[in-house]
Amino acid sequence: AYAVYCVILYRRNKANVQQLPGPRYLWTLFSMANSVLPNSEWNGGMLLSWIGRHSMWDKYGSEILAFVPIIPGQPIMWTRSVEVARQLLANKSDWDKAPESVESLGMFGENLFSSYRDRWARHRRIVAPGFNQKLYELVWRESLRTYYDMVQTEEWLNHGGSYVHPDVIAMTSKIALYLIASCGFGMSLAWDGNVGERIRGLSLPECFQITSDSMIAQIFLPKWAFRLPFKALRKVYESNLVIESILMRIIEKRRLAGADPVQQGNAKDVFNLLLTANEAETDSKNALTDRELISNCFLLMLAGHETTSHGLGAALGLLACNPDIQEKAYEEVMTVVPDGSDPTFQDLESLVYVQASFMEAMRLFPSVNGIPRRAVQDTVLKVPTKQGSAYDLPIKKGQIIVVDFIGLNYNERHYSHPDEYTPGRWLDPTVEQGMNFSTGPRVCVGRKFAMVEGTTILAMLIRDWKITPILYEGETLPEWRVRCMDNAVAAAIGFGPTAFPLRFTKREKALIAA
Ligand code: HEM
Repeated sequence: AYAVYCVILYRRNKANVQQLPGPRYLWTLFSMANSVLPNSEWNGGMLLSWIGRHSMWDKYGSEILAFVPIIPGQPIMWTRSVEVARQLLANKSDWDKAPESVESLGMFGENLFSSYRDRWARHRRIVAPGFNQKLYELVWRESLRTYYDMVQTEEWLNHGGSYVHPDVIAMTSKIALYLIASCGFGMSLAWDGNVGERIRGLSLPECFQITSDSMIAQIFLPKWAFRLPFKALRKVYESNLVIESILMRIIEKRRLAGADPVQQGNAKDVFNLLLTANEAETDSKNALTDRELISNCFLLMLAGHETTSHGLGAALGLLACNPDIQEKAYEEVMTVVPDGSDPTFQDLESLVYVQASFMEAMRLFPSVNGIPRRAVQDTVLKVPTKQGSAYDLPIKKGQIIVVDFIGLNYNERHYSHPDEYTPGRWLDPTVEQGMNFSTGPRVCVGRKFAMVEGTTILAMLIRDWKITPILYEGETLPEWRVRCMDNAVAAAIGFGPTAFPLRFTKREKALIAA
């Protein structure tokens, strides 16, 4: 009887997605089984869009696919078309966030990311004012400070000018977390030692690591499960409590400091403006509750570091295995700042090739690899065909589509020779500007923050160090990229290569001490 039920539902689901082609897996893509099991004939897995970035689309010959599960569950559509993505993400479209995406970052309650569109504007009004020119200048200054903090530690200094960093992604993750902590919340963490206050033995960086590692469990397990007496689950529970209390303390401290900028510490940070915007709404229904404030702070910390760190790490790896491109970026830095001094905030605008190196790395390894949307009513999508025409695809209310940024970024219709690392393509104004930061009303609020941080850190590292990969005997640079980057990716909160070492050899003209 169950088998008959499965067959009937499977056929109904196929009809609901207009018989679109696509792989048939056992269970729906939005399930715990799918997330924890690897990609196989029977299971999509977390790396489905990476593994299938060419083969999946070539096989079915369509820019929109449907994953209809064999065991009854939600059928999910998947697209790699910029045109379809724009229809989904446009202002006042028939599409809203999908519950799975809302729940993924809503463990502390509703926030800017985890809100449906009828409640979203309230959060954006409070959070957006924090992102302004003064903040970006602060990000630039703090990026310089963090860079010097890092390269003046013993591990960088004690290697006679040639240092092998064992895990570049861990390094960029630390840079990004320290920057969002300082520019977002005025917390000054020191590279070598001070990780801020510890509660229940845990520091903020450790808590964020636990959050990243437990993301799948936090999405699929009920909240009460984390209170069960299992060490791994309790650790997540404890870590959430610590994050909550550290963020609550920051809120209380700032409230006590009132309008005194000296006591407030870094008066230009995001959090200060967020609180000020919220105070202005006091007594109105738009004011955020303390819980929503905590949730937004958590979101900014997490979104602000998991994404940029992966982009920066990918850029360093790709520059290392493309020495010509690295040299071109170095020459640009030396042209913009000929005396080898630090680039000013205004200089960042002129570092177009460095910026392009960062953007192109995020095209090849998009930190946010896909975003789901759900139809809020019956609607129709215009889907492009290979022949250059488009057809109407009727969609039923409740249908979920994932905009697959990996598929989109490797789509030859949008980018020629998509596997190649070609930063120069971003200097052509006719090139598809991509979706690294999404588009429409829910475009990434931290886009400029990430660009300023990425450009400054890359410019400083390229200026002072020659970056090279550690090759196996006889290994070529493209083979290194396949081994250490293409074949070693992971998807959790952010997507990208996991861990690889790089050699940093001090350039002759570098001003930093060695
Ligand atoms: C390379 C770096 C980054 C990438 C690739 C990136 C990408 C994205 C994307 C694709 C979205 C849209 C998600 C969706 O609609 O479902 C988004 C939203 C968001 N991002 Fe980023 N982001 C980056 C850096 C940052 C930074 C540095 C911050 C904060 C400091 C940030 C904060 C946010 C927030 C709060 C949202 C939700 C916006 C809304 O719904 O109104 N992001 N980001």
